[in-house]
Amino acid sequence: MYKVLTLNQISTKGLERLPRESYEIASEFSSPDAILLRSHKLQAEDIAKSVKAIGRAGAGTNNIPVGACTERGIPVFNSPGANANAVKELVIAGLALGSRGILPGIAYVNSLGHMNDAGEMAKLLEKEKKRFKGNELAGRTLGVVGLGAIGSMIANAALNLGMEVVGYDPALSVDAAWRLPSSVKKMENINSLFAKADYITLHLPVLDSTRGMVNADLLSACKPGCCLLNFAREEIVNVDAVIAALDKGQLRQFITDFPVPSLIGREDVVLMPHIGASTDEAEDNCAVMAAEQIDDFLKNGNIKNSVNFPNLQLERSGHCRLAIANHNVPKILGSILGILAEANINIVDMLNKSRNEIAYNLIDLGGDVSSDLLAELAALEGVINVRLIH
Ligand SMILES: NC(=O)c1ccc[n+]([C@@H]2O[C@H](COP(=O)([O-])OP(=O)(O)OC[C@H]3O[C@@H](n4cnc5c(N)ncnc54)[C@H](O)[C@@H]3O)[C@@H](O)[C@H]2O)c1
Ligand SMILES: O=C(O)CC[C@@H](O)C(=O)O
Repeated sequence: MYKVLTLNQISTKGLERLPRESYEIASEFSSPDAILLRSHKLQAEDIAKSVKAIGRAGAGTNNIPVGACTERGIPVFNSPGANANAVKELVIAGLALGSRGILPGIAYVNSLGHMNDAGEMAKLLEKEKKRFKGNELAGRTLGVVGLGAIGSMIANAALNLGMEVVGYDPALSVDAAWRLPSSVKKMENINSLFAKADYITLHLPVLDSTRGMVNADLLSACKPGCCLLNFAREEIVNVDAVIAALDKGQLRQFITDFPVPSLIGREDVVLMPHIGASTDEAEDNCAVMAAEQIDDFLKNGNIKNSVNFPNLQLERSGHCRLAIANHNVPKILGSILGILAEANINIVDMLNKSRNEIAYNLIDLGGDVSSDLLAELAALEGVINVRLIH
């Protein structure tokens, strides 16, 4: 029986992928085998020794101490693309809010509760509606920063709305490049995207290299009257610089999924409570993906969509399987195989892959492995952890 600790509300559809005959699931456990979470800020010291894997039902893993997990040989999984459509739809709503007088118009109508003559109200609204006039999105330029799962969907949707689209992504994957229509103009640097766009939308992860990236310097490059949308992460944008740019009129509007107190009450800001991925569909998709990945890792040692371990899948064969994580340095695999050979255990199949400082091995064996042999493997210099899977 495996124990899975949930640190956020995880959709039932996802939890159903961890069947009761093999899994106990609870929001409190002293020694879980795996953790499933969404935006819970996980501290390294709160990850019990027993934890073998962490599944993020979502895209961003900045709430997980990934470096500490790697050091401990714990793969962290996420759900790439599983909530991209939900974010895309909310960004389209954000573009509509940024181009038309929708929110002030609604607020104005709601302020007329004291009126009781429908004819008078209609007359007043026809007179006042000019205050809520906007502009069309068609023909305007959208700058998309980060052209991954979400950014590429938004680029496509904006083209369909008749917008020009320019994009910037210095680390674009080959798959993401294939998804992009050729009419998305790739910009050489972020400054030129800021200089060209009427609307700018951020869809990149928060990393050391992107924290505070949207700062006073960059904002001074933007077209006066530009509208900035942040549905990525709070830390990417320097809020003080945004407020200064709004005050100067360099930015016309800031629409964000990451409110902070200093933004509240401004008419040129639209604040949402981190609901980019809050749809039934996205929550189900993310939870199903994360749960299936945890299940395959715990039962077979396979790794799919990890952010810190190599992806690696090996069909089961032989009597049992060893899953070994080690530091990515020479000779460790040789030592592992030497110990197995010495013990006269036949290797039926195996796969070894590395990613940055970590290497991971799946070794299917013809015979059983004693606890002494497991201890010998675990004690090898450079080996981080060893798991025997039957
Ligand atoms: N508001 C929400 O609820 C919500 C929901 C999902 C994702 N997100 C955030 O959006 C981010 C993007 O999600 P995704 O699913 O598209 O991820 P993704 O990994 O598919 O795409 C991210 C893209 O950003 C690019 N990138 C990295 N560094 C960059 C830089 N310096 N400049 C420009 N681009 C850069 C990458 O190359 C990649 O193509 C997530 O990391 C997460 O923080 C927020
Ligand atoms: O779980 C959520 O609700 C938000 C997820 C989102 O921020 C993500 O990075 O995928």
